[in-house]
Amino acid sequence: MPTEYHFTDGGAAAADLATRIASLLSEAIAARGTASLALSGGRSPKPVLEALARTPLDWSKVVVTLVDERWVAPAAPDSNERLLRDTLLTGPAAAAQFVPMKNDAADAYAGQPAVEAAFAAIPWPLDIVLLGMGEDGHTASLFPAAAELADGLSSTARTIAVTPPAAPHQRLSLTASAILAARHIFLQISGDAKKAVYAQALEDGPVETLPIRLALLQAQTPVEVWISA
Ligand SMILES: O=C1O[C@H](COP(=O)(O)O)[C@@H](O)[C@H](O)[C@H]1O
Repeated sequence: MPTEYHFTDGGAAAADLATRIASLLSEAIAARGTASLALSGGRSPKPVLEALARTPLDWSKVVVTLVDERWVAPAAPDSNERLLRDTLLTGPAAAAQFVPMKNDAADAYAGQPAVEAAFAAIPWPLDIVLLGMGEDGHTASLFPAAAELADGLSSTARTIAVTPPAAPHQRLSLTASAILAARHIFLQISGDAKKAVYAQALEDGPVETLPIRLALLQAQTPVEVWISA
């Protein structure tokens, strides 16, 4: 079962989570000379990314990437890369090496092989994966009822191209095996709707219905869940 941390204030949760992530990155750098960090997009991680951006650390030794990306231009409002460039990759953290999940290919399926090749250069396993969760129980871009979900749950590749059944844009996503290979997994949950889905996901049931279960119902990798109002 995951370890839970509860906060009434989202800002306090973000500050605390940023401190925890920075501490693990420092430990990884001390142990192995480098650290790797895969971050979620969407709305949830923004305050954590802003807090991390201000955190002193030898960012030049950190490789940063995403757990998923929408197949849109990097400057588009929906781009997860844009979120990182506008938040984390400013100030001291701009010294980090960023490995994007989006390239110039016409679509996510055509672009996936080059992303997979680029991921071979990331210090592996990932030291830290920061997951989010949608109200449909998706995590990264592993969506319930997606045609590629079975592959995403079973593939030994690090990345997969996905077309979400009910969300915009083709995506690139980490696979379940890439997520679970990480040394530490974090999950952010906020708001009553997501709390209810999270509680349901903790009950035994198929990963296919609530893909976040791939992280919650396993014992391979420690998972810390940061829950706020
Ligand atoms: O589409 C996405 O959704 C999830 C959840 O996003 P949020 O806005 O509800 O926090 C996110 O974890 C994922 O990275 C993103 O691409």
